[in-house]
Amino acid sequence: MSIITTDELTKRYPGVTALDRLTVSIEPGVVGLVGANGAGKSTLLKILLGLNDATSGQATMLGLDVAAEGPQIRGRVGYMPEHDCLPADVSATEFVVHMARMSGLPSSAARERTADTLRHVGLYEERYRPIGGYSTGMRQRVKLAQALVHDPELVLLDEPTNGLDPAGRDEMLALIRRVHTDFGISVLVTSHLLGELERICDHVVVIDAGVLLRSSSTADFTRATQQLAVEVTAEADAVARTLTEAGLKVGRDANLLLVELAGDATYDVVRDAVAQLGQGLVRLEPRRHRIAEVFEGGARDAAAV
Ligand SMILES: Nc1ncnc2c1ncn2[C@@H]1O[C@H](COP(=O)(O)OP(=O)(O)OP(=O)(O)O)[C@@H](O)[C@H]1O
Repeated sequence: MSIITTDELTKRYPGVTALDRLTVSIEPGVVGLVGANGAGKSTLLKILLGLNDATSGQATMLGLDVAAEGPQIRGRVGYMPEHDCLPADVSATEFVVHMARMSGLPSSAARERTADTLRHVGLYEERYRPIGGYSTGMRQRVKLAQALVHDPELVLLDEPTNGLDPAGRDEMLALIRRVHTDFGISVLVTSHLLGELERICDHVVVIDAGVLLRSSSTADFTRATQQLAVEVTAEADAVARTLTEAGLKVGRDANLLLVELAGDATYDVVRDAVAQLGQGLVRLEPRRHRIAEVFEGGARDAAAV
């Protein structure tokens, strides 16, 4: 069953169409919603949560009508907003317990769930310190914890890696993936960074200026190309020359050689060339599309229509 459906969903603000007849259906799992700043991602999340009204069209979440059944939806869904919205003078424990109580958990269950959730997001040691002294990464984790504390079936995460350094991004992405693998909670996560979602999502929805560009499984986005990615220990230029002399087409992507696949024999030609030059082979594999390339292609196609 789809966890989210939209049918011709449209949202107009004065002078801006934030969502333009968006029709999409999302299955359980970790789903990425990708689009540049202003593409309409936050608007969609708010409409799904019943926090904002659509101008026209319909949407459902967990089979419930978002326009009429907001309270039931919010009881079964967690939401991590994009912008900082945390009180500075209370601890993570106090804040998350408060949010758990707001979601209807009795006091003792709220405390227990808060401790479990803060442990899960890696804030257990710091849980009694005031949030005001937290780093950006810790604040993002508090926002994630409050979205999870009432054990929802689905969480909507709006730009959870915003403001994080590369290591913090990696940790947050791994945490998000575990929300699904460890607890079976479905995730809709937004980002303007395609590479991030490629790493953790089962399915990716791409929107641009409120219009659906593409909705596909990550595997479809990143299907194999007709190229081999080859990485050698040194002297990539010498290997490239040898392969070109052997009649292969060779391109470069930083330190990777991209070798046009001309049948299975290409693997042998590459292996022999590398061995002949006395080098080590670090990587020899079919190159896959990056989602970013597909998105750039899709955006170009859409612009051309
Ligand atoms: N309350 C509002 N009033 C007027 N225009 C709005 C309002 N909220 C959003 N918009 C406009 O709607 C469009 C979509 O905004 P939205 O915040 O949904 O995009 P987004 O993809 O989430 O981008 P970002 O990541 O920058 O928040 C933008 O052009 C934005 O300026």
